[in-house]
Amino acid sequence: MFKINRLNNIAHVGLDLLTDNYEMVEGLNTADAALVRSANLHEIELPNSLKAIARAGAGVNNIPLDKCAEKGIVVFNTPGANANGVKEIVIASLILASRDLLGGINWVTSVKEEPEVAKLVEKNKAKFVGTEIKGKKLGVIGLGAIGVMVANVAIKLEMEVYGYDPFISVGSAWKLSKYIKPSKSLEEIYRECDFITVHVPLTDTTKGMFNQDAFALMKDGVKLLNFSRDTLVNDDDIIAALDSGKVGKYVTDFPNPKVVGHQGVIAIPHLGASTNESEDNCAVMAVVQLMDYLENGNIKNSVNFPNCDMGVCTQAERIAIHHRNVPNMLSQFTAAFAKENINISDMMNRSKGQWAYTMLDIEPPSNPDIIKRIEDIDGVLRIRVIK
Ligand SMILES: NC(=O)c1ccc[n+]([C@@H]2O[C@H](COP(=O)([O-])OP(=O)(O)OC[C@H]3O[C@@H](n4cnc5c(N)ncnc54)[C@H](O)[C@@H]3O)[C@@H](O)[C@H]2O)c1
Ligand SMILES: O=C(O)[C@H](O)COP(=O)(O)O
Repeated sequence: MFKINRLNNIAHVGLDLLTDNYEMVEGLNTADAALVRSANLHEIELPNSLKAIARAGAGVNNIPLDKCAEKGIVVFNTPGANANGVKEIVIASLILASRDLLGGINWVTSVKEEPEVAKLVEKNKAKFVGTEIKGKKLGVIGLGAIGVMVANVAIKLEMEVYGYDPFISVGSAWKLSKYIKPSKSLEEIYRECDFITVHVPLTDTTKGMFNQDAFALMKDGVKLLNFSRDTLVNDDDIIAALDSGKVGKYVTDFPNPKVVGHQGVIAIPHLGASTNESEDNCAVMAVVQLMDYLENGNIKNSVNFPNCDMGVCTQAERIAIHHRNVPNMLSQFTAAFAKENINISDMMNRSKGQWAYTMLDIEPPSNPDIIKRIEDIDGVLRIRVIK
């Protein structure tokens, strides 16, 4: 029986996939695995029982990835599962940043008791005149699951679209409309574009990338959309850029006390992935990946360990070993089984950066001494016996 702890609400369509072999538990203390959305795990103690964390969503900056890897805890996310939800809110935000719909709606609500409201509307509507997005230049920074979708729809809306992603995957490149202009530098995006939307993960290198130096290179009145993460944007610098008119509008899905209510800010309460469809997609993908890992040792869409898939074990046991990506590990594992005359019928070894993962299907079964011997090898982080 596997114990699962849920740190955020996870859509039922995903939880319903858990069989009788799974039990939901309160708290992480005894859990084999955790399901999470945006809950912050950086300060939480990770118990030895914990083998996996599945993030039902894209961003994993709320999870200490290397600390998890050190403990042999696999962290999964659900690439692309909420991308359409974000794409749609970004398109809505391009319009919100161009037409004063929010100002107009608030104003008309304030005069709703006036008997002559229809006349007042016609008299006052000139205050809310906007611009169209057709023909304007949009810069998309980060062409992954979300960025590609946004860029392609913007082309259909007759915008001129520039894309920037020095690490673009082959899969994303295939999906990208041929009408998108590839930018070689951020400077080109900053210099050319009327709207800039950012779709990169928050990392040490992207943190604070929108600062006074970046704003100085942008067009006057540029509209910036941030549906990625709060701290990609330097708060003091965006406030100064809004006050000077350098930035015309800042649409953010990550409100904080400095920006909410400031002139030119449209703050949304982190609704990018909050659609029934995205929540369902993420929950299903997270649970399926978690179950395959717990039951078969297979890893798909992990952000700290490599992908590794040997299907279902048909031998007596599958031994799954998390270890450092250093020389001489495989020979030590195979020697431990050879010494006991145990046959390895199938094997897979994969690495990702400094971390590696090896699965071995064996016959006859192992015994506690062999497992202890492998566990004690320098560089082994965790070993699981899957029967
Ligand atoms: N607002 C929301 O509800 C919501 C929902 C989903 C994702 N997100 C955020 O959006 C981010 C992107 O999501 P995604 O699903 O498109 O992820 P993704 O991994 O598919 O795409 C990210 C892209 O950014 C690129 N990239 C990385 N560093 C870059 C850099 N310095 N400059 C330019 N490009 C760079 C990568 O090559 C990749 O193509 C997530 O990391 C998350 O923080 C927010
Ligand atoms: O990174 C993500 O997937 C989004 O920010 C969604 O976060 P949420 O699952 O907390 O809505």
